[in-house]
Formats: sequence, structure tokens, C-alpha cells
Amino acid sequence: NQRSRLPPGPPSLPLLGSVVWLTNSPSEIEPLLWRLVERHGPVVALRAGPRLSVFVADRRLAHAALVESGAALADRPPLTSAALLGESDNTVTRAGYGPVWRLLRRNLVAETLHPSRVKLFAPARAWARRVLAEKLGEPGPGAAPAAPRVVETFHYAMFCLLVLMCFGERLDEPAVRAIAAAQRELLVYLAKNMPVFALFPAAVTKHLLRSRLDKLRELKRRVKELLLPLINARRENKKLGGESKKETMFEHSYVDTLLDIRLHEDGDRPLTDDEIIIQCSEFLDAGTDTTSTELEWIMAELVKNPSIQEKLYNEIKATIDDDKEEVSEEDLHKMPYLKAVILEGLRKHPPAHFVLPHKAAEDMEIGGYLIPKGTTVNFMVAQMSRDEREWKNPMEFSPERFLPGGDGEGVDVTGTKAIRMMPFGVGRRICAGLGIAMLHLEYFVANMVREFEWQEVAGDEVDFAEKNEFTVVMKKPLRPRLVPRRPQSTSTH
Ligand code: HEM
Repeated sequence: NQRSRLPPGPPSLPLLGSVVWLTNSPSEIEPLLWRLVERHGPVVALRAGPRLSVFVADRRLAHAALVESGAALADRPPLTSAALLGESDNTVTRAGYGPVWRLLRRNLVAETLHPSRVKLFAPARAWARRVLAEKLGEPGPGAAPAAPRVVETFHYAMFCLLVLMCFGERLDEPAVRAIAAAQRELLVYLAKNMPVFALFPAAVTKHLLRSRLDKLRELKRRVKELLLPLINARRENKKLGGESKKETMFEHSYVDTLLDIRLHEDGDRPLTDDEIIIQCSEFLDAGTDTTSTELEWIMAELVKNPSIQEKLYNEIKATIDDDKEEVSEEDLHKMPYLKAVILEGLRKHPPAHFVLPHKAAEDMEIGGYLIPKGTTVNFMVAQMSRDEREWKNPMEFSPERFLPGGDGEGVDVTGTKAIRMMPFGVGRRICAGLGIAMLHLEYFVANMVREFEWQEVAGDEVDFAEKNEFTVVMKKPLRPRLVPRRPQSTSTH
């Protein structure tokens, strides 16, 4: 009886099984999962000792599990490192499905990321755009024409923007870079060590891996040293009010909303400094790699497909007067081809090939298989949007498919009614930043195409090979030639 059967997968070899699974993030085992899905069908399981991880590759089953089953998969497995350090992992991304998650998520989505607030961040976007244009326009080293690794510049500009939204302050380059570097080091160390931390029971790990845990504490302390003064500056700013505010201070910030939170479940207390810091770190991390990776893939496609770039440029020119400084948020709504380009980028190159891990709150069923309570469940995002049975020539970059008459016409990335592609996840745990992610992608792509013609460089051709980092990045970074289309304005102030 299939109803009580667990999903198929490789035999659980007590040691080997756990090594394969625990030393790899889902992205690293992607080829293995593709083979398993080919052999066993769209629901497969990997076992690591007592732990069961299930992967779902079918869009209809994903809809049934994440949308039709309500909150069945709205929980997350706990974060091993947080438990080891005796910390809370209560952030929007990691918190279990409960009142604290609901409060934190509502705070983020209904305050900082609310469309009305996002509109007020227009000067922040303009600043990041100028930073980006200035850095992209800088001549490269030596006499050769500029061929920068553009992804690093995208990353820096996105980080500037999110730092400003988070702390409400326009920091100078060394300050932004110091935060980016400290966050990066912490992330890399965590990613490297998390599989090892999960190998043994907590008591053993605490003893055996004490030096690694000390290093982790040290990296966290460094992040704290950089972020706490910015948080305290917002505290001061709140007290001082309007007139005496510092000039570089912005009116709104994510930190302002975090300072106002009261945890009703926990004696109606405010968040501690450490709790505010992890929310800020998460905010910066969640929106930087994802967006900058996607920008690189989209620009790579526009370099490889000059006729698509030309069509987009023509749409931009037809929509915006030449003397306007930028393509603004309002202008973006008038550009259906731009939207199609972004959707096609997210379909063919989703920056995350998997969502974050979900946890089954109770025994449930997916595709006729039993998913026992506590199982980790993930979804194969890239598999769904590259499926030949669902998309015409899926490996072809064709924005037209999202225009009337195309096979992607009317696709809704929230997947509420049905899933065609799910680059942001779907259901209760859908990306909290979906709205600004789409806005940032449209805004930066439109402005970059308006400022520069993006050309392929002979000897540095575009190569679509993939590499897993925190997101799936270009193995050979994009290095185009950028030819200014308009007189440059170089001031970043
Ligand atoms: C192209 C850009 C982005 C992509 C492709 C993306 C994708 C995703 C994905 C796949 C998830 C996991 C969904 C799941 O577990 O089912 C997620 C979660 C999340 N994202 Fe994004 N994201 C992007 C940008 C952003 C931005 C700009 C922010 C905010 C500044 C953000 C904040 C979050 C948060 C807070 C969560 C956790 C949601 C929860 O667990 O309730 N993301 N995102």
C-alpha cells in the first residue's frame, strides 16, 4: 500500500548515506537528485541515519503540499548552529511556524517592505543606481577596454541599498565593505561547518568541536561590533526626532521597526540587541546574493542575445524621455517586455535551485507517499522551470514566451492558483522580499540597459556553466564591454 510507503531513494547506508547527505548542501547534490527523480519519479527521499529528507520535483505536487495543504509545511527545521551556541534562531527565515515568526514576518512585510514604504525608498535606489553606474563605467586596469567582473559590482550596489534600508544611513564605501566582508566570512564559515555540526549529538559537538564553535562566536562578535553602533544610532535618532538628525540619516529603516517590536509571548519585552542584529544580518543576506546573482544571469543573456537587448532598449526609449535622469519605479509598470525579460531570467536561471528547508508539522502525504512528522521537505525549483514537458525549448532564453500567446503568458510567480515556476517559493513561507526583489531586478536592469550597451568581448565569451555558492552563480563570471549610451553623470551624492 503506497499510502504508508515512504518515498523511494537510495538505500540508507548508515555511514555512507549520512556522509553523502550531510556534507552537501542540496545544491551540491543536485545532479544526484536529478538522477533519482529520473529513476523513481518526482518524490524522492535521502536518509541520513534517522533523518529523512524528501525532495519534490513536480509542480502540481508542490502546489498540493505548499498551498492546498495550508500550513502543513510552514514550519522549518531548527538551526543546528543556533542550538549549539545557545542562541535563538528566531528570524523571519528560520523561525518555526508560530506567533514569533508571524510577528517578525508581519513587521518586515507590512512595514519596511510594504509598497508604500518601498516607494519612499526611491532616493535609496537612485543612490545605489548611481554607485552602480559609476563603478561599471570606471575604466578597467591597464590600457585594455573595461571588462569588469560585473557581479561584484552588482553585489556591492545591492549591499549599499539594503544597508541603507536596514539602518537608515548612507554609509561610505569602507564602512559598507567592512560589513559585507564580516557577514561574508560568517556565512562561509557557517556553510562549511554546518554539515559537521550536524554529524553528532549536540553534547558531543560542543566538546569535540569547541574550537570551531569559538571561531563562530568570534565571527559573530565581529558582525556585532559593526552593526550595534548603527542600531544605537537609530535609537538616538528616534529620541532626537526631526531637526537634530544627522544629515546622512534616512527617515525610515528596518531597525526602527525592530526597535518597536514587543514580544507578547515573552513578557511583552522588546527584542534584545543580539536578536535585532540577527534580523539585520538576515535582511542583508537574503536580498544581496539572490538579487545580484540574478542580475548577472539576466545581463549575461542580454549580452548573448543582442536582439533581445535591443528590443528592451527600444521599449525603454519609447517609455522614458531622454532628459529624465532615470527609469523610475512608476515607469517600470509601463514596460511589459522588461517584465518578460526578468521572468524569463528567473525561469531559466533561478538563483536558488532549492527553497529553504521546510518541516512537516504532522504526518502528511505527498504524491501518495507518507511524509512522517518532522521530515525535512524541499522543492526542486530549477527542475520545475526547465521541464521539457512543461515549457517549450526550456533552455532557450525567450522573453516572448511571457507575452500574450506565449507558453508562459499570465504566469503568476506567487503560485497561488497553480505553479508554473517557483523562484521565490510559494505558500506561507514564500520569499518575504518578492515585491522588492522584482522591483530591484526591473529597476536595475532597465537603468543599466539605458546607460550602457552590453557587448560580448571576443575571448571572454558568455558561458552559461553553473557553480554552487550560496546561490547558483556563473562559473565563469560575466565580463562584458560596456559602451555608454548617454553622457555619464558621475556624482554618487
Ligand atoms: C531575486 C531575488 C530573490 C529570490 C530569487 C529569493 C528567493 C527566496 C526563496 C526561494 C526563499 C525560500 C522560500 C521557501 O523556503 O519556501 C526566500 C525566502 C526569504 N526571502 Fe527571498 N529571494 C530574493 C530576494 C529577497 C529580498 C530582496 C529579501 C529582503 C530584503 C528577501 C527576504 C526573504 C526572507 C525574509 C525569506 C524567508 C521567508 C520565511 O521563511 O517566512 N528575499 N527567498
